[in-house]
Amino acid sequence: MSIRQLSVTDFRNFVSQQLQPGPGFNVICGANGSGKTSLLEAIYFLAHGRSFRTSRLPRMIRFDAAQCTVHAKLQMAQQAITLGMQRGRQGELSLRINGDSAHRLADIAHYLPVQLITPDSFRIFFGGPKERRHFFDMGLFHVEPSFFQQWLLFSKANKQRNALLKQRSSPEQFSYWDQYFCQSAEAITELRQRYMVKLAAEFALLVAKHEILSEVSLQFYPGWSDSQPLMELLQNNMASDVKMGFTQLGPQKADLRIKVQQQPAEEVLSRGQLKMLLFALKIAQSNVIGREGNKQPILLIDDLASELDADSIQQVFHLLKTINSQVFVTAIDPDPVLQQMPPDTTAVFHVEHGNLTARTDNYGRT
Ligand SMILES: Nc1ncnc2c1ncn2[C@@H]1O[C@H](COP(=O)(O)OP(=O)(O)OP(=O)(O)O)[C@@H](O)[C@H]1O
Repeated sequence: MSIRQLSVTDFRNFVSQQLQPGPGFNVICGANGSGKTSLLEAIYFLAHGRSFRTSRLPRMIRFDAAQCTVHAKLQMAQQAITLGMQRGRQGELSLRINGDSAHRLADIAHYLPVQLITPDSFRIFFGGPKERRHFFDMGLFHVEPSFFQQWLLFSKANKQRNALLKQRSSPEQFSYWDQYFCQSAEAITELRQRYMVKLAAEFALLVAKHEILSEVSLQFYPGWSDSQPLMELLQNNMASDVKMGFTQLGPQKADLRIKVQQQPAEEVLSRGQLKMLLFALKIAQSNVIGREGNKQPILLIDDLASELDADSIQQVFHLLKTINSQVFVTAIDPDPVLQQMPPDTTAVFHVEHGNLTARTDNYGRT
């Protein structure tokens, strides 16, 4: 799948811009502060209704404007789809799919899987399990159709249980929600385990020939020890849960453990090696989604070359060329990136003070 046309209005420093990206690699180049990252942010906003840079969404709206709007025409196999997302300063959100109003962000996200790689993506290694769960569950969302519904059921049970814990309710009052909690927890874990097998296999295939990354192992932790049934663990842990005011075991605590020689990868690998690992994880996930979910995610890569030496950049491009995704890459200097890219499937756009221009000269290449 690919974005064929993108319109960005009153978003960061873009007043009103249109872009016709190519189906392969798209390089967005320009000076500092020109709007490169903002363009990736606009695509991410269209897919998720939020930003990867700020939780304060009005920050995305152009100074003095009342709302920001991103609109795209997508090509998915033989199907053409239009998506629109608009957010106002008071938090008003308007979503459109093929011109009709949509109500849930998940409905748009379903059409537009994106994989984001920015300098902040290192949080997958240095942040807590939540970061890794977020990455992992994004794949499940696109591959396992029942996952989202199960997650909504579980979240409800978890919320109700936490409310009972905070009220210090009597143990009998827990039985209804504990049943519900455990049933949905088991269902989610089964889906996650199934997905883990696919992700780990794809990852192993990608890194098989890599000197360091072939030593990386991916291990799934469901959020509780499987030595005892979850219901028993919840009951045994009740006093501690009441003290904390929330449930400490369950799929809300699951983790994707990334290890090298049984040690956490972030404590062993260099920054450059971690960045390579990040690309391998995201590309493995894209391939699984492409194959199992029938839609190849779009890759948004901010500042691809940072922290990588020439050899590593080449290896990243080698990985990128193996996939069939539309890719958006930002770069101040496009040359090192362009040298690695296939000229026939690469489009170059220059951005200056929020104005986008397609470079038909492809910087001296055809
Ligand atoms: N709400 C806003 N309204 C108008 N302009 C904004 C808004 N928020 C940010 N800007 C400006 O938008 C510009 C684009 O920033 P962006 O981060 O996209 O630049 P960039 O090209 O990625 O830069 P760098 O190479 O330094 O990372 C900046 O000049 C910034 O000051």
